[in-house]
Amino acid sequence: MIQVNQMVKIYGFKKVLNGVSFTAAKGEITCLIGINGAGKSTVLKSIMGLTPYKGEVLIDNALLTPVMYEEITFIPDSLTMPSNMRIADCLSFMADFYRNWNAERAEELLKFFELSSKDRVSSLSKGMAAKLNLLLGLALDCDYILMDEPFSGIDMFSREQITNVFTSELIEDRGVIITTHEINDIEHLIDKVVLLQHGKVEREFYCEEVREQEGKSITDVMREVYKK
Ligand SMILES: Nc1ncnc2c1ncn2[C@@H]1O[C@H](COP(=O)(O)OP(=O)(O)OP(=O)(O)O)[C@@H](O)[C@H]1O
Repeated sequence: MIQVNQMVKIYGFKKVLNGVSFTAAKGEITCLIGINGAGKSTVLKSIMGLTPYKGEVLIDNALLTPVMYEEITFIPDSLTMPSNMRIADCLSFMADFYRNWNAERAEELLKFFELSSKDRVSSLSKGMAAKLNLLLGLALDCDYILMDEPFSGIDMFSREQITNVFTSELIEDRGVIITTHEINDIEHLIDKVVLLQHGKVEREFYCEEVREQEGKSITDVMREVYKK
């Protein structure tokens, strides 16, 4: 389980996160939700140690240390591979760089996303680049996956294809924290929602419980919280 305890992040004079606490369990998809600027990406970057913060993050009950980053992969909202590389080069680069690179899974994902290893990064459409980005993260053997806006700017069919990843064995029993504004696409897949507002967790709930006990969808709860 990932436990975020009292995370505080200040950019300049702006307190973006003001004591954010939540948990994300293995085998579950936890969705971080909030309006633009609520601090969703900041939470993911902080967990990954990409930006300094106050508070603590525990992984399976142990305080997160740099060596534990082999247990977590971060899939950012855009591809960071150099544009002159071919997809095959990207895969070799990952294989050289990461001990937990799973070449077999990478090949499966190439087929799953119908990508060609000969294509250059510069020639990929936005959707293809998003799929390659997911491939590079999902092909790492680790227990937790953090995904920042995997559906941003992606067409309906590619979104469906990406959504299918969540129900496939490619996720297996890993724990996923995802940020997205495309709630409708993945509402049926999400186990838990962590709703951020004013730098804090406004609500943390299991979707099924809220559906059964209150008869509400995620968007119903969002409208209630944001009074929209
Ligand atoms: N590097 C930075 N320097 C200064 N301020 C930043 C920086 N990164 C983010 N912020 C600010 O922190 C706040 C939270 O940003 P963040 O990107 O985490 O929000 P978000 O919820 O992911 O937003 P979106 O839904 O638009 O992607 C915003 O007000 C943003 O302007």
